[in-house]
Amino acid sequence: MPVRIKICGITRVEDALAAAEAGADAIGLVFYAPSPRAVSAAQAAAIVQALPPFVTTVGLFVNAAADEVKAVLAEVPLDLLQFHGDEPDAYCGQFQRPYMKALRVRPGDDLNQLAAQWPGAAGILLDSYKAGVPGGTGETFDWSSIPAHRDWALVLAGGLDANNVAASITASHPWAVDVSGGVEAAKGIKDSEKIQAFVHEVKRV
Ligand SMILES: O=C(O)c1ccccc1NCC(=O)[C@H](O)[C@H](O)COP(=O)(O)O
Repeated sequence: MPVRIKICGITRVEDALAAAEAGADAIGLVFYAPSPRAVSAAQAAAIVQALPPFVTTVGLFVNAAADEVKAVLAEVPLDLLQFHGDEPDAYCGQFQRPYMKALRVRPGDDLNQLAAQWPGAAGILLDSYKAGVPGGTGETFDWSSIPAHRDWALVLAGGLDANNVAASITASHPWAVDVSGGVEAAKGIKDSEKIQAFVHEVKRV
């Protein structure tokens, strides 16, 4: 089964197009003001409008008020939502969109037990835990802590790049991989050659 690819933290139309042209399945747009990759609804709408069909658009939020998410959805035709904070299942499921819940992995976590707390999730994104940083850390975590037997779609994130993504796939057999910093020239600015190399590696595996 091919491993799907999401390129997260897109802030520019040209980077979204580079991701689509390289063969990415999805792009991520960060609606979290403190992030160096944050976009406004107007910026995001322009990026989504420029995309060709069949590229899933994902909106990422961190403990946002429901009205804030609804306001973005009114302006930006997002396909999927991604929640990176402490949002419970009932909150995540209220927006008439499928959603992914991000979990930041700490040593000793029972990931099947944690994932079960979001029964409405279309997928569970596993990212690295770093105190005070909700995501986009650029750091990997111990992939051997991911259970081999699970009944949820795993989206693997955290410090992936073209050099380590093959090993991460072999170790965890994810449904999809998610990358941000590993395909950047600077925070929020993607590098099209790094995107191509990343996609090539995933497809090679
Ligand atoms: O990117 C951010 O700045 C960010 C801020 C707050 C919450 C989440 C954020 N990013 C999440 C992601 O982009 C993905 O989970 C990503 O694949 C992991 O980032 P990276 O380790 O840089 O590949």
